[in-house]
Amino acid sequence: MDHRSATPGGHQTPGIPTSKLSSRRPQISVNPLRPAPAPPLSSLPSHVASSHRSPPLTSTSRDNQRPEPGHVLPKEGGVGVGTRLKIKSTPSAESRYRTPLGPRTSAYGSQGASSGLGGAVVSAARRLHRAITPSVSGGSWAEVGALAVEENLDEPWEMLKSNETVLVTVRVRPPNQAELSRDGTSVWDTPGYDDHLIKLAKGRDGGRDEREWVFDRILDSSTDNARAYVTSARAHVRSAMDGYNAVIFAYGQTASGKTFTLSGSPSSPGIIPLSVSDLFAGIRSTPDREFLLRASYLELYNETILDLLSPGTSKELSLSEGKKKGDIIINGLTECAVRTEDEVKRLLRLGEERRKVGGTDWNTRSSRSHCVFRIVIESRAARPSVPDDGSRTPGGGLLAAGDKMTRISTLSIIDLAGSEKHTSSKERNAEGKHINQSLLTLKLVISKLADLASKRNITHIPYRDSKLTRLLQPSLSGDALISVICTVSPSAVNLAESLSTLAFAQGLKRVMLRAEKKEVVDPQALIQQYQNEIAELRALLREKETNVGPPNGSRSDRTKNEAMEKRLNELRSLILTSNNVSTMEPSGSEGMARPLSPTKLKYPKLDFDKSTTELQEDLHAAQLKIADQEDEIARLGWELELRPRDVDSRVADLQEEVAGLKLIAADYERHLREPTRKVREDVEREFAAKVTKLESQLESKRIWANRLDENFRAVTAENKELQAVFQIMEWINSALSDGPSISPSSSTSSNLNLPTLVVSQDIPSRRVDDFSPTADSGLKRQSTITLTNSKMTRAQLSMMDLAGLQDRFGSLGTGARKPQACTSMASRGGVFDWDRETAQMDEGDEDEVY
Ligand SMILES: Nc1ncnc2c1ncn2[C@@H]1O[C@H](COP(=O)(O)OP(=O)(O)OP(=O)(O)O)[C@@H](O)[C@H]1O
Repeated sequence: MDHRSATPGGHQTPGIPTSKLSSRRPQISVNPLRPAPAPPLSSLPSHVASSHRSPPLTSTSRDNQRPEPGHVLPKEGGVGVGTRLKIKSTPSAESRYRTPLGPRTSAYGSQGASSGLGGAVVSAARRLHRAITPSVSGGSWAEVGALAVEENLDEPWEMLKSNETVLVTVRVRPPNQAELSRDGTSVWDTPGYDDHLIKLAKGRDGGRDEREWVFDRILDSSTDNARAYVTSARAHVRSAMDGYNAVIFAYGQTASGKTFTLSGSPSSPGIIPLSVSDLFAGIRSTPDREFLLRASYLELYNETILDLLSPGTSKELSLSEGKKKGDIIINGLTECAVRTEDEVKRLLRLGEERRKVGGTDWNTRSSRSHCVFRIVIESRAARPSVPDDGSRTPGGGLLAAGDKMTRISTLSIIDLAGSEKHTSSKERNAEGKHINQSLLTLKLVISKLADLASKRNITHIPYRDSKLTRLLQPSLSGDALISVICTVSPSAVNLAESLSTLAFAQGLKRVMLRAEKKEVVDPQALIQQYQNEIAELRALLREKETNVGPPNGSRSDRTKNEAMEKRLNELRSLILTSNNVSTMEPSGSEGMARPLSPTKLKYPKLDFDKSTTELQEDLHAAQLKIADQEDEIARLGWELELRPRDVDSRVADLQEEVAGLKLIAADYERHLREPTRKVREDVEREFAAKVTKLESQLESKRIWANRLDENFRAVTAENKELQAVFQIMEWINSALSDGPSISPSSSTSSNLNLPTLVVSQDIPSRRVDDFSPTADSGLKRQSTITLTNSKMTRAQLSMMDLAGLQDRFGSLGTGARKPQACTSMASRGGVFDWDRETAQMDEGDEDEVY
């Protein structure tokens, strides 16, 4: 049977004449490991649809006393347990540590009042208690619990003294190997005379006083899981069967024993398997009621809700608000109808396999998620036996008037991930962050609820700050019976975390609950729908039987009948009664089988149901097999004889082989030290990128250098021209200083030794820098500068200190084409007519300057 092939929601069984069935009725293909045979959601009224899709952790149907979500009706007498005491404890002080109890109703005990849990709980609990002893003799999970049941007759109901407060148990884990090798002593003292008291020895936490706490129950390190179940969970499981929503969860730091307490081990089953056993034992021992059980399993990992039972891989689920304020719906959660303990165990195994666990520094198999295992329990008063077949069958008869109430409740068992500081793994740290955050929000919510119960003015409770508190909202806001097992480590190393756990436990004790039995008249409850369908199918089949027709009917009629019968049987098997739950128990070793006879125990492999002939055939086959095996043994013996004796050469061969392998290993090691190809490629790629970058930088530098070069050449050329001008100036100055002083009063030009600037157009080959003072043969001592016409520009001229020259010459002009101009200047007494001469020059050659 592959449950993965199915999908949640309704399934149509082929062959069933649906036209004969009510259109709103679900068509179900029942497979215990398939998702719950759910009616189509749209066909159900809101209550059933939402509860079937994903019922809230607790049903939120309340009477009109219900306060706003997030607000709890404070009641008296709830505070006291869990309060830190400073009294020195003595055996005689025991009574002072006990919980100040409200009115108590014991379902098993003699109190018998019908207040509190109510008369129905009392009678149901008595029935359960009476019935449980015979059911546990078959070596099932319940067996372990049953031992404890015997020795603690009234305890669960004693513990559930009031349904108004959380039942808080503190469990101390035994020291593990590492702790034993360090010191091995526990920081906790759990005195034998009082199992409500836990003490921290003086000075262990740095304080001077001895510290003591009182809780509903302290389980020391020698307590086994069976006792933990009886003291902390059994009352809640049975209350859930009676119609109360119940939540059991374990809280504590990582590796403190939460999963061990809830799941346990094969030799010491924990609260979950023991609860399941107890549920089935309860059904077996309640002949006056019929039950329908649906199981689901989800985990909350990194703030994501995952369906651990969804077909295929885990599916992510979303939360939404229900119709009633405070209701939380888990959309699309897979619920599997379960008929036997074995089926539940298979679901649990499937969930466990999918659950996120990982090794941390403290726990080799640490839960990395919060896990919620839920069973929705629907029950109704059983119908009277059907006279025609002589036995009562589910849906077989008519209900008595007024007996139409359906109880719908949810039992949720939650294994919280443990709080932790940090681990050496990055992934673990990321998970740890989410775990710690959600636990922190849980703590905050609990503390606000506690404040609210103490009538403090609390306006907001941060349920929405984490998915965990959102999931727990309906239960924490009071609509469920809650039991919390707080687990602590015995080690001094973990003391701070353990103290924080105890503080949390104290807060829990102050939260007020107001769980009520969920008993409603609901024709759309799943169990009711199944019963209606059973009744209709029975009627249809009976009608067909009585109808006169062709012998055995047509082929299609026969197919239809078979389909209807199959469907009827499936539905009947889903509705659990004291009768069919025993007959459906699997024969597996872990089921609730009857004890085996000594002969069967001696020959467990023998099939006692086989005929003599079959057994003789088996015997013959076995004898042949034995003969074959003897031959094989003989052959192997012979081979053994022939095996090589030359061990030394074999050893030498092997040594050689080892040497060869060592060489290969050394080679590998050498290669390992080299950078891998990928690293080399990365380096090369990086290097190439750098080269390209440098090349582009070089190119831009080259361009820049070229520009610089051009600039330099331009500047050099300009400089050269300036030097030429400067040289001219120098020369003029020196020529002037060498010459005689100018005297304006000189009479003739021939007497004058004035330097004359001559622009000569006749010597085009001379460059500007070629000029030099030369003695003019015609004009003795008269210096002549010859400049090439083309080299002197107006700009150059403008740079010459003409004013200075004018000072020296008295006057300076342009335009004279011949040395005679100077002569004429001189003949005019050294007075040079600037305007006239310039105009002449401009008319002549524009470039000609001096
Ligand atoms: N009461 C106990 N008796 C014997 N062994 C225990 C007990 N409690 C815990 N252990 C062992 O201690 C180890 C850690 O326990 P467990 O895994 O239950 O811790 P945890 O609180 O669930 O941790 P985490 O939060 O990391 O999942 C396991 O090997 C478990 O078997």
